[in-house]
Amino acid sequence: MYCRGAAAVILTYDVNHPQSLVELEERFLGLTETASTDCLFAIVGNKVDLSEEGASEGCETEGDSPGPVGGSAPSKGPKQVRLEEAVALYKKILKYKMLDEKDMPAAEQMCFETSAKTGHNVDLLFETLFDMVVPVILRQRAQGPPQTVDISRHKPPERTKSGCCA
Ligand SMILES: Nc1nc2c(ncn2[C@@H]2O[C@H](COP(=O)(O)OP(=O)(O)OP(=O)(O)O)[C@@H](O)[C@H]2O)c(=O)[nH]1
Repeated sequence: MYCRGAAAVILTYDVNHPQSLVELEERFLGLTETASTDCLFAIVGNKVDLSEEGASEGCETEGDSPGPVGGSAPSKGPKQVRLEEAVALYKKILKYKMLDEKDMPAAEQMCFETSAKTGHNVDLLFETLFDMVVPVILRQRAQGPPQTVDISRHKPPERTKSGCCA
């Protein structure tokens, strides 16, 4: 239901909560089953602004609170999920879908660390996916109509006289 007909799927976890990556795999790996073989997958670690690394990546914006008046801003801890762990999940998805790594974009290209709060890497994520997805959609259109049935146009078969069962 979620993935059928999708050109791309963005799976998002929280870089400060390892459990969110674990749950992503537990809850969503199975859902990728209905995705077509040319569907792209991006693994996105969000909320980097809350970690030390995110703060040092120059993603502070005016939206970032300077902290309570007269007090210090909450200290940021180290990032709890490494990018390599997201890369491992990406490879797991390809394996699960029996896709050859050689035919798909490299894991390093499809794993991002973002901050929806500061906008860090958000444009990069969507522009990267857009550049990859457009050629796929154009190719699909050139191949003809989708292999789906429009049920709104479905005409029920005319009733025929039956024998014992009406
Ligand atoms: N600091 C920070 N907070 C964020 C970021 N992205 C989302 N949030 C906050 O995280 C909370 C959850 O965000 P949602 O957009 O509801 O995300 P969700 O995946 O639907 O979250 P759940 O409701 O927990 O499933 C909200 O309070 C957001 O404002 C981010 O990049 N940085």
